[in-house]
Amino acid sequence: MAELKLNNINKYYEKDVHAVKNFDLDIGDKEFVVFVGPSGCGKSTTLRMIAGLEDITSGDLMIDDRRVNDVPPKNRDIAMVFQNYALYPHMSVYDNIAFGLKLRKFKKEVIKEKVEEAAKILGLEDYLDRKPKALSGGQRQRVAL
Ligand SMILES: Nc1ncnc2c1ncn2[C@@H]1O[C@H](COP(=O)(O)OP(=O)(O)OP(=O)(O)O)[C@@H](O)[C@H]1O
Repeated sequence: MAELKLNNINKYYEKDVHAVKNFDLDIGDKEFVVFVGPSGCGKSTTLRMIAGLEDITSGDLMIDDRRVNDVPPKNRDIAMVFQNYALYPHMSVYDNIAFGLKLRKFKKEVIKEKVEEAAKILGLEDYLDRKPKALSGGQRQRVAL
């Protein structure tokens, strides 16, 4: 878990689209926060900046008191679950969960242990052999997590 701070964040797309204006946010460890606002007010842009998928025009993005504006997404220790397309449709739930661990060259036994542990926490033990298309929306989101 981590603390997240946004100090006076601004985002311009091109010169004239000011998508996020002077935005401050302070989220404590284990705090649960929901973004609500009218369409186009900058919610997705803000999340994408936090994840490192969008450049920040100005301001400071801090994760655990480290300024991460220029830190690449994989080194931010933060993850994002997309609404759609988060899973590989041709792979089983097991293989989807194991994918990142395989890329990091974990041993097969370690991967099995970690996948089963994650599946237990997320209530997905009975779905490990299924393909994403045979899951509910909420189950898919949990696989993505
Ligand atoms: N790549 C882009 N280039 C130019 N303008 C963009 C781009 N992406 C988003 N915008 C604009 O930035 C503003 C904020 O968009 P954003 O997607 O962050 O809004 P949102 O609050 O997530 O909206 P919604 O609730 O409709 O999904 C909008 O005016 C949008 O048109």
